[in-house]
Amino acid sequence: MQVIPTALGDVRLILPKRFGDARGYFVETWNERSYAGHGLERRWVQDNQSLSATPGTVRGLHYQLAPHAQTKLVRVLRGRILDVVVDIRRGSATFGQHVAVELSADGLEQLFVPVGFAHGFCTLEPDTIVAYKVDAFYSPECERAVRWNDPALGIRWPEGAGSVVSGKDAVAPSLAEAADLFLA
Ligand SMILES: Cc1cn([C@H]2C[C@H](O)[C@@H](COP(=O)(O)OP(=O)(O)O[C@H]3O[C@H](C)C(=O)[C@H](O)[C@H]3O)O2)c(=O)[nH]c1=O
Repeated sequence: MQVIPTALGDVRLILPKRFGDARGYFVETWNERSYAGHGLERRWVQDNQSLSATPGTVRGLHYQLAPHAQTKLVRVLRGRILDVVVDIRRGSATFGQHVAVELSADGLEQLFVPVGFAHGFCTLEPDTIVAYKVDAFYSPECERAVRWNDPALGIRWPEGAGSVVSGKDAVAPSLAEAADLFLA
């Protein structure tokens, strides 16, 4: 496996080893021992999966506050996404900065999103399925959002982004308006 750092140090792109043969391929999508070797071990407690039918669907930018703050390991089972992670740790030298990485079912890439970062994505193909592990249970009362198209974030979403957005995401606060954030 390859672990590639991003401009936001703690956010990493993982390229699992792909064993291809005449049938297709095999890949280990999680291995506690090999991921621990890269400091990526986590005790996952929940697996999530979402299907977005329409290209340009945006989900996010979401995070959960302590004591239910989540690390996420994100991958795409079908289709392609632009995955976006924003540093929301007040006092961080990269506060408000983001990384945007394309993940696809064919590419097998994974994105490791630690606590202290808001996460979201825009789908780039119809019927895109995203699956991700989290190390803290869903907690509606601790769930927060930052508006995906807050101009202050400077995220260059693809053409057509926002074709479908949940009511919750449509009215999320800007980063400047968000009251509950993390401390670096
Ligand atoms: C996240 C979650 C949701 N739900 C229920 C609550 C709602 O009735 C329904 C849809 O939830 P929501 O609209 O928050 O789903 P997404 O917009 O895909 O949220 C996710 O999108 C971004 C990209 C993330 O990174 C988050 O992990 C997650 O918030 O599923 C659950 O039962 N358990 C859960 O863990």
